[in-house]
Amino acid sequence: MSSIPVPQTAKRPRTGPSSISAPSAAAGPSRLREPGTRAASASRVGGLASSMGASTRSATAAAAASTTAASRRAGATVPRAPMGNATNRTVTSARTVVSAKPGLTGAGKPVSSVRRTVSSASSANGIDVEPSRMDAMESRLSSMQELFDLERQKTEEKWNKERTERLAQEEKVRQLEEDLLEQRKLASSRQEEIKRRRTLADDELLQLNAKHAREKRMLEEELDRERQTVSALKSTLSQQSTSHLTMESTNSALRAQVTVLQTEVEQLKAKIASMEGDVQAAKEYSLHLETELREAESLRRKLHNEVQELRGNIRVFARVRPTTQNDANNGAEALATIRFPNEREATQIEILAAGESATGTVTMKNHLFTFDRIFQPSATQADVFEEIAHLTQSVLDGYNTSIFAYGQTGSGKTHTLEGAPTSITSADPSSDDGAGLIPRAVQMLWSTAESLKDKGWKYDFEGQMLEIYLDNINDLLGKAEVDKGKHEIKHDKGRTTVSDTVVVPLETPAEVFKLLEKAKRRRQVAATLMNERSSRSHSVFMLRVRGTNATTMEACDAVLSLVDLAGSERLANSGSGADPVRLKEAQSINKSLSSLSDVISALGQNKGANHVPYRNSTLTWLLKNSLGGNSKTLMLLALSPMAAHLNESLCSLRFATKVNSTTIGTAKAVKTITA
Ligand SMILES: Nc1ncnc2c1ncn2[C@@H]1O[C@H](COP(=O)(O)OP(=O)(O)OP(=O)(O)O)[C@@H](O)[C@H]1O
Repeated sequence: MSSIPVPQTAKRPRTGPSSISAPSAAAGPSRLREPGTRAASASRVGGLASSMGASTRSATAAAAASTTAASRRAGATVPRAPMGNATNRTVTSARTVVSAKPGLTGAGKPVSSVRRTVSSASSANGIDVEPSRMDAMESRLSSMQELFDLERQKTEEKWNKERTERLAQEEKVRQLEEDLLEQRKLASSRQEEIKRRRTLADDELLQLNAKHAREKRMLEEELDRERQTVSALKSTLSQQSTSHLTMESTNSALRAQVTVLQTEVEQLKAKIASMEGDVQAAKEYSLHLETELREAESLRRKLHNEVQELRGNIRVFARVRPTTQNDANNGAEALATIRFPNEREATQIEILAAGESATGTVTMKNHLFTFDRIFQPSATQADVFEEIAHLTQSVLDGYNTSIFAYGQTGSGKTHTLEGAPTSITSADPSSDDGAGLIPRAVQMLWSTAESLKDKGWKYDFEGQMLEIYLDNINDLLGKAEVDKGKHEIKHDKGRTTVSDTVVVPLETPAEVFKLLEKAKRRRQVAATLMNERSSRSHSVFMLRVRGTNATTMEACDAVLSLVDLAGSERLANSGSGADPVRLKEAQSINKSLSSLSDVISALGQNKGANHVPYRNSTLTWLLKNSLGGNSKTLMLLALSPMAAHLNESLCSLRFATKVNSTTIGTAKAVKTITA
């Protein structure tokens, strides 16, 4: 058996004619008819054919022999046909049959037709073929045919299987080739990646090496330094060990000294303890003396007050203000020479100023003035209030009380009465250092009234705020911003009323502060050369206090008048020279102030018996009931410490001395028994 060669390509050239036609049913791809394949088939078929051919040849030879024999026996003349030709034709026919398709002859005829062909050929050749032989041949042919078919079928199946396998292998090979290609690509990209990473790693390695070298260098340097430090420390240590030894010896010497000193300390402690006992005793004695002194001081004040009351209840306080920024702004920086000789009593003030001798020679001389109380520039608002608290409180006892702030412009009148600009509305004047006399007095009156409730007293307060400008009254609490009305002052049974003015009932100190604030806004303030907010009018705050006592059936009715007088400077100093309005203002102020002086003088001279010129000015007429025998009056003189204001200060001091020397009788409380 020859092996079946693996088909190489489908395009191999065909060699030789096809001797075996592929079965039509399994025509399949043309490759099946390839020469190699056909050759193999032919060799296999050839094998069969040779075996079959041998029998055919023997059959043909037998047939030819029998034909020849039959012819010879019949004696008949048989057309001589070339033996060879006949034999050839028979063989060819047989060959044709062998090469035919199963069931078909070489011309595509069935086996039965072969028989016919053979028999016709035999008869044509005059050969008589025995039917049995024919049958045998036929059956042999048929079995050969079957064998052939079987063989061919097997071959075809094998071919198909091989072809399928070959296709699968081809496919596999192709897949493998693709995979290989893929793998190659992958390998190449990986190689690239490896190359890249290697480059990176090389760079990194280089950097690390450099860093390592750097760090190594630094560490080496550090090590060197440490070595130096260690050696320095070693030498220090050795020095210190030496000094330690020295110190230890010193220490033991000192310890010995300490022991001696401790003994001394113990002795001193004992001494101190005994001295502390002495100090404690001295302190107690000092406290005792202080208490005695306080009591003596309060007794002195009481007696002083009694003397004042006996003198006629007009008292004069003077207060020298400290220097202010305004003084520097106004170019008046030089201080006047002012001394306070009797510091403990605080009743004297001495001013060095030019004075004229009897011969008319002007020389510098000391001018000494004595008043009830002098406040130095360092005095606080609380210090001033402490001195007048008793006086203001007497309004609750039914005394008409008035406090006049007198002095030239800018001397500190408003500051003393109202306080620093923000203090007038202070919720708690006692905790506001800048609060002036008015807020402090109001606060005190309300709290005293509250404490007097326990004794059966109930008080009603009402307030009024008036301004006297150019001798006219302006109601500072009226509806109109500027009061243009005419007001009439009436005095009836010791009570003063002003027509068409607002009197506000007051429940709390806060209401009073509100009222004062409103009045302050309305107050006419005009600029002068001496003070940028100089008041060119008198302002009068009147607080009427009415009390009733349900227990004692007493009643009282009194007015506390707090008067901020307009600047007292003389015409020449008021800066009013060229301005007719300012001139008129200054004349009016001077007139009212001299009227006040006249009234006080008259009260002093006449003891209230004769005519007192109250009507000479609106100011004195308004305050008639607060200036007289039944009232307590305090003139609070405000003084500037500046040399530039020295002459005005002297004028004020002389005016105050005049007032102070006046005795206007003893005050009487306005009290009635209601029952
Ligand atoms: N005792 C004081 N402590 C601190 N500053 C003061 C004192 N007295 C007055 N001053 C300041 O001096 C300036 C003038 O004071 P103030 O306005 O009270 O003067 P005045 O006499 O009321 O002036 P005028 O007559 O123009 O109303 C103000 O700036 C005031 O704050």
